[in-house]
Amino acid sequence: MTFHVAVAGCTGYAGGEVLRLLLGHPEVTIGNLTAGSSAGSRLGEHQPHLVPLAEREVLPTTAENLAGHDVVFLALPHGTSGAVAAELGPEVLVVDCGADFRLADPEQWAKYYQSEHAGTWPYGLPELPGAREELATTRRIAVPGCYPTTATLALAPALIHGLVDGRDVVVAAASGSSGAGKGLKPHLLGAELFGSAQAYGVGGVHRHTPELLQNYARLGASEPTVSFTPLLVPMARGILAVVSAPAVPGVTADQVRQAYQDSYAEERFVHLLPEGVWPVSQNVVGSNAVHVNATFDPDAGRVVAIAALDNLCKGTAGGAIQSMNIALGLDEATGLSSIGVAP
Ligand SMILES: NC(=O)C1=CN([C@@H]2O[C@H](COP(=O)(O)OP(=O)(O)OC[C@H]3O[C@@H](n4cnc5c(N)ncnc54)[C@H](OP(=O)(O)O)[C@@H]3O)[C@@H](O)[C@H]2O)C=CC1
Ligand SMILES: CC(=O)N[C@@H](CCC(=O)OP(=O)(O)O)C(=O)O
Repeated sequence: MTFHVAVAGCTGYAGGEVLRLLLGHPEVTIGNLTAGSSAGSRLGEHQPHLVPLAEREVLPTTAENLAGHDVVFLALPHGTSGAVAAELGPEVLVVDCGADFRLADPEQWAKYYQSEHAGTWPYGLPELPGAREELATTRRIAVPGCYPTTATLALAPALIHGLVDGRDVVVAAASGSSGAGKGLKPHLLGAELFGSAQAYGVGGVHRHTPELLQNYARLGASEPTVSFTPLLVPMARGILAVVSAPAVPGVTADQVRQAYQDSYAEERFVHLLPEGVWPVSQNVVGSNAVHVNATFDPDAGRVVAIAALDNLCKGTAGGAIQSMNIALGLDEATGLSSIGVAP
C-alpha cells in the first residue's frame, strides 16, 4: 500500500526538506503542494533542487486542497497549524513541523509564544521512552524543535540512568542559518552572518526552553532547570549542542560511557561515537543521524555531552518522516538515511 501525502508550506526550508525526503520514500506518492503568498507559482521557482517536482503548481493552503490525502505535513509559521489541522478529518495523519502542539502546559505556551494554546499532540521524538507506542496509534504528531531534539538526545542517557539529576542543566547550541527559515531577518543578512558567530535569545527567553524542560522531566528529571543559549554560526545546516549537568556523587567516566552505550545500542539514527571522538556538524548534513558523545569532567563534577544533527533533517523533516513511518506501521527508517556527506 502507498500513502498519498500533501505538504503545506512547500516553498519553505522545512517543507522543501520534507519533499526531498518524500521523493526518496518508496511507500508514498506526493499529492498537493500548498503555501501562502507564493500560491499560483511553480515549485521549481522556490525549490530548484527538487527537480521531479519543478512543474508542480503551488496551491493556496485551504482545507479543499489538503483534502483527500492520507498524510498532511504542515510546515507553516507558528500559530497557523491549529486552524488548518482543525479542518482535516481525524482519520488523516497530520504531522506538524511547527511548535503549536508541542507543549503540554498552556501557561508555558502563553509565556513563550504570547498567543492562545492550540493543544497538545503526541511528541515526535521516537527515541524518548514510550514515544514509539504513542506514535504508533496517533493521527496527530507534533514534530520537536531542532534545538530540543539535539539537546534532549545529548543528555537523555545520563538522565535515564540517574547519573545527573536535571537541576542546573546548561545548554549552548550553535545552529546554521537555515534554522531561521526563509523569511528576511536583518540580523541574518550575509554581511552579518558570514565570518562571525553570535548569541541570541539569551537569558532563558528562547521559546525552546520550556520544550527542553518538558523533555528532561519526561526523562526522569525532577524539577529540572536549564540555562539555554542558542548561537548562530555561519553555516547553512547543522546544530552542535554542548550540554552539561551536575553529576550525582560517585559517577565515573566509565559509567557515563556505559549509560550512553546501553541507551543507544539499538537506536538506528543515534550514533555514539568512539571514546574521545566528538561530534562534528558537517558529518550529519543531509542525513537523519544524530552523533553523540559524553564524558565526566571530574574537576567540574559535571557530565558533559555533545550532539550534532542536521536541523532540517533529523531536526525537522527527517524526524517528521521517522514519526510518520511509525504511525503508518512502516519500518521506522523507510526513506531515511544515517549516512552523511563529508567533507
Ligand atoms: N528551519 C528549521 O530548521 C525548522 C523549522 N521548523 C518549523 O517549520 C515551520 C516552517 O519553517 P521554515 O520552513 O523554516 O519557514 P520558511 O519561512 O522557510 O517557510 C514558511 C512556509 O510557510 C508558508 N506560509 C507562510 N505563511 C503562510 C500562511 N499564512 N498560510 C499558508 N502558508 C504560509 C510559506 O509560503 P510562501 O512562500 O507562500 O510565503 C512557506 O512555504 C515553522 O513552524 C518552523 O518552526 C521546525 C524545525 C526546524
Ligand atoms: C537559527 C534559528 O533561528 N533557529 C530557530 C529555531 C528553528 C527551529 O527548529 O525551531 P522551531 O521549529 O521551533 O521554529 C530559532 O531560534 O527560532
